Amino acid sequence: PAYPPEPWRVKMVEPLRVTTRAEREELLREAGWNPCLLRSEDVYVDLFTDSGTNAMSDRQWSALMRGDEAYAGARSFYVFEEAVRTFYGYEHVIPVHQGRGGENILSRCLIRPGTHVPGNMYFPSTRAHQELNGAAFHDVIVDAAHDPASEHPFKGDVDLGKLRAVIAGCGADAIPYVSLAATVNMAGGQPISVANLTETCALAHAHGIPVFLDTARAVENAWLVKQREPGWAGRTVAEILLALCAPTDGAVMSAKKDSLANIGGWLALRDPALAEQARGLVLLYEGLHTYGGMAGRDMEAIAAGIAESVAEDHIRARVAQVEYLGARLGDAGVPIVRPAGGHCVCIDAAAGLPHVPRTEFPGQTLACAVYLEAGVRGVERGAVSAGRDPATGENRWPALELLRLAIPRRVYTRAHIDLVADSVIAVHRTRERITRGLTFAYEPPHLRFFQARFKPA
Ligand SMILES: Cc1ncc(COP(=O)(O)O)c(/C=N/[C@@H](Cc2ccccc2)C(=O)O)c1O
Repeated sequence: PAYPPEPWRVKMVEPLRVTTRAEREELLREAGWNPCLLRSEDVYVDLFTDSGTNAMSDRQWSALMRGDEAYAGARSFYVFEEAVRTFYGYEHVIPVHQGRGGENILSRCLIRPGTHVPGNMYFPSTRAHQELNGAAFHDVIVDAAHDPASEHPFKGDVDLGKLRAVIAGCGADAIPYVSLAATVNMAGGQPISVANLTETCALAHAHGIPVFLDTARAVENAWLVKQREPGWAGRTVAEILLALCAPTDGAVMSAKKDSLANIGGWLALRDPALAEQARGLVLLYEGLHTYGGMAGRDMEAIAAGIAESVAEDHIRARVAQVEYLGARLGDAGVPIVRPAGGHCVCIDAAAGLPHVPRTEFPGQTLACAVYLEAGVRGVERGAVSAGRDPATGENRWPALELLRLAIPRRVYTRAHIDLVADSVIAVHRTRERITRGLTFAYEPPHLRFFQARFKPA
């Protein structure tokens, strides 16, 4: 498979330490068979997340020196606000410390107990805040999104029939908003098409229901639209990004992904009254409405990162590196979610470890096996991440039981990606040696995949 040369050169390095398999066995046992609890110094290639782990450029690092740390009205806020307005097209820009800060505030503003929020597949923190405020989440994504082998080019699309059914069943008055994501992380970083997003907004707006977009990876979504959606090949990524945002009523952004920052985020709104309400909650949960839990220098880094994120050489190489890993694994017969996502390759652990029952968490089990093989850290994206239904307390069993390998932007080279591919392939070829899975030794109440501890089943 093709691997375009990286459109950057290294100026600073962080030495990596290689561990032995014996060390990794001890470290994993101490971490309760949860790679999330490992120290980063004990990880060789860290594909745990693309969030906050991206390399900043010399422009971003130099922008830190211009950070205005004034408490109120910092110059850096207006630089940040202008960048979000220019590239995402929303008028009211409200800073938050990271994405879940915006999820907390949006949910508190709009959700009341007994309401219903439809969306294109769940995301753990997004759904957690919707449920904490009393809403029931309804998945209205196309069926293909739940089928790892489907080659559907826009698995992030909404099934309009499902959305109509939720509106008819719940009543528009009980739906505070439709929650969309571009791309859909839990489906494997799958994009929504501009056409479907636009149709979804038209349907929601016809019932007086606003639509809010999770734009964490909307630039990757724009690149995939340029590659796959008829009529968009001649448009720039920046133009497509604006077209994705235009029909929506606002967005929640974790700047730790596309925008190449290590921390930060924003909530963007079109309605001035809702914006003022949200600013009021920023004072309670984030800081002042002109810094939102970020230092001035963070806002400078985000503004510079937004401009860099839409550069076509950058986004082409970024997605090509992910697709290269997908091609290497797919060519070797490793069952992966197709097509490869914008930020990650996901291994279908249920297909790869059919002899490990779902109740013993194949995704978590595979995450441990891959770490033991060569020190590569991924993260489970299956039943552990799905957690329990707040109404019944029962485990939710999502169709997708995955090991996600999320690639940080501008960090790893082809040699690292090849090491990842070789070690995952090695685990796959000896998968019958994995004879049993895992069960909880400690199960936390929220976002359990972060802090849970396991033991061999
Ligand atoms: C589509 C989308 N919307 C909002 C947020 C919250 O944003 P924030 O509060 O983290 O800034 C995220 C965070 N995504 C991280 C979280 C994570 C998961 C597993 C391991 C490590 C980290 C990830 O998927 O990697 C996201 O993906």
